[in-house]
Amino acid sequence: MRDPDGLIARAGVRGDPDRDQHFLVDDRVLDRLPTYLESEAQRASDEASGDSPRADEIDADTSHLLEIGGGTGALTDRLLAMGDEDDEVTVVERDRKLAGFLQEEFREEIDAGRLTVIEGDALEVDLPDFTASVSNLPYGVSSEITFRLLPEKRPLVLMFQQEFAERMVAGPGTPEYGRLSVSTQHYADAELVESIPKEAFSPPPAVQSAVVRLEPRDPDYEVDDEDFFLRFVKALFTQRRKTIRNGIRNTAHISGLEAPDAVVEAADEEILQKRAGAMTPVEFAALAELAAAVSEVGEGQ
Ligand SMILES: C[S@@+](CC[C@H](N)C(=O)[O-])C[C@H]1O[C@@H](n2cnc3c(N)ncnc32)[C@H](O)[C@@H]1O
Repeated sequence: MRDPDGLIARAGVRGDPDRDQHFLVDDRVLDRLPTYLESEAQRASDEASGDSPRADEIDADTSHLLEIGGGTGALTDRLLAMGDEDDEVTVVERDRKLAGFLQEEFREEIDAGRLTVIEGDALEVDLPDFTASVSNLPYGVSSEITFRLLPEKRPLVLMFQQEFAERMVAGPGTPEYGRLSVSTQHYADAELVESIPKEAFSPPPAVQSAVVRLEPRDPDYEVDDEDFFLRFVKALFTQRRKTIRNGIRNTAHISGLEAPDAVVEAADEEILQKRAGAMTPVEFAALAELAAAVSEVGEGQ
């Protein structure tokens, strides 16, 4: 396996925090990251038997792995090592120098058709038809990238700032629960699998990081208009201290509801008295469906 410090030295770069460049230099963390593609059940059985997770036990489809933000390639190297000769890895890197380095360093793997390096912004480039992604994300755009990946419905193992990760996985009734939790869990089961200290990176980021595993699944509710549902949730969380009754009335410019009073009229009193932080995703979905049934829905914000 390539040594992460050796890769940084060969690339002749120093990570620039202003460009979200924090390279992983802890071998154990790098080794563990791809194994989080294992199912929860497999990891529970590993834990019970004292086995450490092994790449060859991973039941996710690893035939085409996507990595966003390749950096100097320490994680890319691990992803290439996971699969067999037919498996592919695509890595997207915005920094021209780093993308050029990856092309040189992994010349053999590129020539063998096992690695594709895309130089460009992960928010803009066309993404390949990947089967799973393992990425140490650029934190400045981690939310935008995640919501580009989630609708693809593939297993994702992604590194975030700790606080962001906690909000993604939070449940109703906790201080961290909010719009980010509901929108993330609309697409996937989200689990914070490991917190990573700053020292695992070079240069160390300002705050601790955390790895989140996202397993795609359908939500346990149905909504006709997904865009409206997500906008309605966003709107109600902008007034999280207000009751849902006032939230619906005060945020019609965001949700796009043209007749918010008709929605308040039609909704259950028990729901109207709640606050957004106590509403389950199922309750949000039922309220969104009712709202769309009794009111026209415009564009909103
Ligand atoms: C946190 S570093 C991770 C590097 C490497 N994967 C590792 O773990 O050591 C994030 C990488 O994303 C790159 N990056 C930043 N913004 C990007 C964007 N919008 N699209 C693609 N790559 C980006 C940075 O240049 C940096 O190399």
